[in-house]
Amino acid sequence: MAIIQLENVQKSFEQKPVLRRISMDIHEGETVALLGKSGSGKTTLLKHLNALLKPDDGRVCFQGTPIDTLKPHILRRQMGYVIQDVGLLPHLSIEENLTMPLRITGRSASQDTIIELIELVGLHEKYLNRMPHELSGGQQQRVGIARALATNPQVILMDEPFSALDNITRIQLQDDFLNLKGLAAKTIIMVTHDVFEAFKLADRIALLHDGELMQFDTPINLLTKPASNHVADFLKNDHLLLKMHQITCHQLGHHSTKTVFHALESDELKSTEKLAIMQAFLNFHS
Ligand SMILES: Nc1ncnc2c1ncn2[C@@H]1O[C@H](COP(=O)(O)OP(=O)(O)OP(=O)(O)O)[C@@H](O)[C@H]1O
Repeated sequence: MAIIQLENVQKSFEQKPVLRRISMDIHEGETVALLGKSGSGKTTLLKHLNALLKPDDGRVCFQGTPIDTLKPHILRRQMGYVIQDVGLLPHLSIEENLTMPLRITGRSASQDTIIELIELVGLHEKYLNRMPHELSGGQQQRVGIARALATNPQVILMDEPFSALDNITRIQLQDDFLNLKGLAAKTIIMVTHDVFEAFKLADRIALLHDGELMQFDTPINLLTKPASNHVADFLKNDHLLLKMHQITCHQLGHHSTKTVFHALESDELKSTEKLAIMQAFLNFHS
């Protein structure tokens, strides 16, 4: 069953349609990227999922229940929210920042719980006593993710979580993101305008254009079976690299879910293996 369902969701601001009859089923445990250019409606759509915004028409259901019938605090306990600029309270220590959502929701905030939480995002407990400004941007964003995980929600909503980071930190956090213990088995819905980020992290991508859902599909289907010329055009410039990214080592005989993209970057493989992967890639496309 879908954990989140959107049925004909429509929203206008000042008579300008921003979401045009969006219907989507989001499955439990999948990572979905909301992808599109600036102003396409990604954040507006994300905010409908946890009732920060209400549709003018249509409805959003969480586990089969229309969310307008759920109490906002009950819904939000099930949906962690990670924002671009992290939003840590600057005058509170990392520990206090993490304790806050637990206290608000009446959960225990023991030292053990907090240590477990920070370890879920790959940070050492020594950071708990520090102030936010004493952490790097990447570390702060990890704390932002830990804070979203504090109430043990089923769903994590992320609005451009990595876009404020420098290139190297962003790529490192994206790579780690795939393996963070705290995010395993969560349903994640992430806004991004970065095509590579969407292809790297998402199981399915919802491509939005001017408030319209152009296609909601797996990365490989977006590339090989675009629903329209618009989808094909959107991905045209990055097409070759994206395809390379999508052919998994598994398809190429490596029993790993690592992508070719990663494999070619990796130090674990010998150059002859990298050549074999490149050859397989070329054969796949010839
Ligand atoms: N509260 C609001 N009042 C009026 N217009 C709004 C409001 N929020 C968003 N909009 C408009 O709705 C459209 C979609 O905005 P939204 O933030 O959802 O786009 P986005 O795809 O997330 O863009 P970006 O990548 O730039 O954040 C834009 O034209 C924006 O100006």
